[in-house]
Amino acid sequence: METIMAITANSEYSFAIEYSGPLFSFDIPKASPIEIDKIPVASVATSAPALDSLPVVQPLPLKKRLPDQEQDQNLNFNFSSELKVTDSSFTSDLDEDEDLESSPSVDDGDVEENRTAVVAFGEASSSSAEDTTKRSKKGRCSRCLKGNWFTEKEACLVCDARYCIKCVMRAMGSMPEGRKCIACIGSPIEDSNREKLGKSSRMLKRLFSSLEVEQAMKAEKYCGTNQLRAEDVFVNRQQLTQEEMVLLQSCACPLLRLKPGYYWYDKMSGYWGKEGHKPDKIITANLNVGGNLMQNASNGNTGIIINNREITKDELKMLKWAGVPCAGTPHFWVDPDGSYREEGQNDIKGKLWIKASTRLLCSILSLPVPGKGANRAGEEVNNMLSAAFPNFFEHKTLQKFFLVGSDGSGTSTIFKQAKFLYEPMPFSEDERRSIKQLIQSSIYSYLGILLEGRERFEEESLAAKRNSCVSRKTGSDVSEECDGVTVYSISPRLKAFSDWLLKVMAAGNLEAIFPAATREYAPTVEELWKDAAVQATYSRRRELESLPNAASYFLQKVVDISRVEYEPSDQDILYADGITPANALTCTEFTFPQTASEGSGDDADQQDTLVRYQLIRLPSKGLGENCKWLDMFEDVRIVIFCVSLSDYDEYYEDAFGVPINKMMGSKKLFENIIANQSFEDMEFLLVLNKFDLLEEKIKSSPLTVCDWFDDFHPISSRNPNGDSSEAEKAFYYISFKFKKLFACLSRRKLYVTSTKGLEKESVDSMLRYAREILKWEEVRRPLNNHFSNFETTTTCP
Ligand SMILES: Nc1nc2c(ncn2[C@@H]2O[C@H](COP(=O)(O)OP(=O)(O)OP(=O)(O)O)[C@@H](O)[C@H]2O)c(=O)[nH]1
Ligand SMILES: [Mg+2]
Repeated sequence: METIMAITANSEYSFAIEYSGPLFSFDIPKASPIEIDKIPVASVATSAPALDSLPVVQPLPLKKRLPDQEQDQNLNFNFSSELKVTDSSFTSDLDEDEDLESSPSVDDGDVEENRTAVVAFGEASSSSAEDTTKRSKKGRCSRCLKGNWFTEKEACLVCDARYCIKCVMRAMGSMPEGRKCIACIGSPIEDSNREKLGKSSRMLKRLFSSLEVEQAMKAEKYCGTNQLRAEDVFVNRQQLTQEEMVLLQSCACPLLRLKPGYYWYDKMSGYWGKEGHKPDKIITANLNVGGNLMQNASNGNTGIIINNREITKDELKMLKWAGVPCAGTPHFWVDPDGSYREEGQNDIKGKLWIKASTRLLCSILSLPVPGKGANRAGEEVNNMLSAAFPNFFEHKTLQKFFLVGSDGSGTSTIFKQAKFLYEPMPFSEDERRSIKQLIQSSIYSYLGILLEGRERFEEESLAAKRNSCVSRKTGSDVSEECDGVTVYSISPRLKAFSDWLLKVMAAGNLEAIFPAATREYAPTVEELWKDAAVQATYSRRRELESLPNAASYFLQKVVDISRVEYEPSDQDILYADGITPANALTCTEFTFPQTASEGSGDDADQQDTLVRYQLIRLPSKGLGENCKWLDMFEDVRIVIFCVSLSDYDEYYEDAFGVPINKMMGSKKLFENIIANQSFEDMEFLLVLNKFDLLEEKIKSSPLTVCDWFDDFHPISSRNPNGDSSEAEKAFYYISFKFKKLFACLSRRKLYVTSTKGLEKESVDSMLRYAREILKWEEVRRPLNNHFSNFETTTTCP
């Protein structure tokens, strides 16, 4: 009898079977025993490679539509498998490729060189950029090294490596930052490529659907890494900070297409130029950026000083043309609108750009003149009445929303929905990997909470049972009811597992054991979840304070989730807890994609796709009156305050163990935020979330359970459409309560909407509503100022 060991190539397991058939006519190869001591080992590394220097390979969710290659299963490769694929595709392509055969420069020697080059590409990601650029100079594809000058190629915006249509997807992956080799993701782009950002090529349009191209181009244009870095720009000899950079690019008259370099900026007039050169722009004045203006900033040699800078000859010509007396090297102060005074004097002598001929001369001499709407100091803004959306699109390219709410109100769900809705790559490959681990290990925490609850409920009901048994026991008779089994009891096998799991959790070892053991225990977890005792416990989940809503969603699919090849779906990510940390700031930046109706809309709609929005989720802890760090955020226009509609009959315990109604907790947070001066000038949008849960809950639990809502007595009407009318009435009533509170505390208008955080469309409408509010307020604000004298004051009830 022979024992044969069979090892399948793709299996994670080896297995042995006993062979009992006829004898073999040939020798069966035998495995020689290995002497472990003789196995050569690598010497100990002196230092570990820096993690961030390792190549990060991105997923490729985009449909692969290479013209003449099969669907490739290895797209989510690691680098070693990429190497294999590359090498084999290289050899197989080699026979077929006509370009290569017809290319006179390629001979056998080249082939060998090419093979080495391809291997080197896979191995050394950091040096690949330089190497591939050199190679692509010959006109060939930097990856397969085929083709010639005339082969259509896509270039990496960082290293300029060029890829043919067959290689571009392998080389650039899912393009989370646009057209960059995988090795270049995270690196800043070549400055000369800035103009190309977001402009798609014919090749991409052939490879991807229009939506995919649009997403990749948006990522390319707006992702942080591709933006100009603040530290590469110096203004008046001072390196810019990120805030200064944003200020320059989002001010009323912003600097577009700024490049790295040294600049000077005259804060008083708004004049801007390259160091050593005459002014070439007029931007918003009085921005707090850069150092002090130097007298020789523009390398002028005329002796005439404007705002402490010696002006150039061209500027002198312009001054003379404008009729400014320049004899005796005078010093002037010039304001943003061109009004000039002699240094130290108050009386304005005239305006520089008032004559059309002066403006004409400026254009001949390539000197800037103030643009329309820029630096309107002194200009009348009274025509606001006739302006539809006056400055919103022209000047505000980045709009910020604060998102805040008490624990469990749904802010992270809304935040994740925004990422799914508007970000081309909401979560990177790395993030998805950690989300997978998070979900796999969370299942055991959920189960732990349930099992603890089960034990408690079992003890309680046993105690109750014992009491009733003792009182009813007659003689030695023990009735069946007194047998120590309750609806919360589980089998001894499951009990053993439960005890072990609770012990591991109590010792804080859960992290160490899971998720490595998830697969092994998944069937037991499933069995436990389906067990009647655990289901009975789950039906009392409101008594298990820390059991998240998502528990049943994940426990139902524990076996599926525990598989090695499990990939969290978008819905899994949406339900998963802990992806956005509760105690830290998180931020996402996006543009609103045009809806079908907007596509045919007016100019304002068209321009709105250019406006970017930042959704900043604030931790609710410590947002009280004295929260100083909020001052860091300038220009936030609106607070989206999230309240869970299902909170009205739920409680949490405060630091002293006193139960607090969660709705009252939200009310308190709302009051604190209104009291904080940092929010004084912001619009407020109250989002009453979890409307779906309210619809369910209100059928069995009256709103009046919450003290604040004790006067909710809607007139009951028979609604033919069924159950939602009570929930709607409750929604209007709660809105009214918050509006009244807000008006009383701030004398302002509160916008309110309801949402279902788990539904994408609902969150999309809510965020678009927030955008509309900003537009309305932009129009209303000047009117409000204008009519402020006529406002009457109201007193709080
Ligand atoms: N049914 C329903 N569940 C929701 C809705 N919005 C959020 N949830 C769930 O409510 C729970 C809490 O939501 P989160 O988004 O985590 O709340 P949070 O504001 O981030 O609160 P913390 O995580 O405690 O900081 C999660 O399990 C969500 O899946 C909704 O509109 N309907
Ligand atoms: Mg959360």
